[in-house]
Amino acid sequence: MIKLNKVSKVFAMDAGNYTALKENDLHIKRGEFIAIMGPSGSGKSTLLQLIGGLDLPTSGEVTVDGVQLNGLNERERTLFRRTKVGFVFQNYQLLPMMTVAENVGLSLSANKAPSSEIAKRVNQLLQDVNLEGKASQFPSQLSGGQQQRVAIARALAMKPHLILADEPTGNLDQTNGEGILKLLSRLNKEEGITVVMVTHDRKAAQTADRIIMIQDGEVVPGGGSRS
Ligand SMILES: Nc1ncnc2c1ncn2[C@@H]1O[C@H](COP(=O)(O)OP(=O)(O)OP(=O)(O)O)[C@@H](O)[C@H]1O
Repeated sequence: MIKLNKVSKVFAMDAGNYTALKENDLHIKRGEFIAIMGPSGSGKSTLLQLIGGLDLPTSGEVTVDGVQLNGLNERERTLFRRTKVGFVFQNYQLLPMMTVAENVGLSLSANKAPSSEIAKRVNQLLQDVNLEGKASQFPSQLSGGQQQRVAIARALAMKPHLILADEPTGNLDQTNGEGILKLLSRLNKEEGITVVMVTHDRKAAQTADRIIMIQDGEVVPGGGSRS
């Protein structure tokens, strides 16, 4: 599903180059639920961005679902992100001027789906995340946990095989956080969606099948056991 071959990411800074990821090899199988852990600044979010095609490696190859991301042009990469990957972020990243339904249907309307189809799918997605009845509210009218469920519904709109979640429970209290982890776990187990989740929270990481540890830009060999 996901293959990294000698992937490095170097950021050019005024003070010189900064190597955020160093020659990482990684293999994540279809249907796995992976937690990525490691100290602040170790490269977790950078890794997730490369897997999701939000950024490109400085060297090495990232392959997702058989697609070599380095080989895509900007337009193809946008299409890849929109159709193949569901992104979930710590701060939800919902559009505040749009209703819940509009947020969830965003990628469907960007892909020019007919409005009757969008309405039907959005309804189904809101049911799936237990937010029926919130369709015409605005994000600011919802709790953090509810907003994150909207973000997950939005991420699922294009039926991706892969969800990339960066600290999805980072802004939530324990109960809401557990609700989000249960939802991700259900999507993984019941729908077979591969989930890669960055987290600082050891307890949240226990939801995953495997933990990948990163330190100083390098995946720690053998750091992948949950127990
Ligand atoms: N666009 C950028 N330009 C320059 N440096 C960057 C950029 N993005 C990330 N970095 C640097 O790369 C390193 C890794 O950042 P990254 O966000 O991947 O870490 P992280 O492990 O996700 O950290 P945290 O747990 O604090 O979110 C950091 O030192 C960061 O400052």
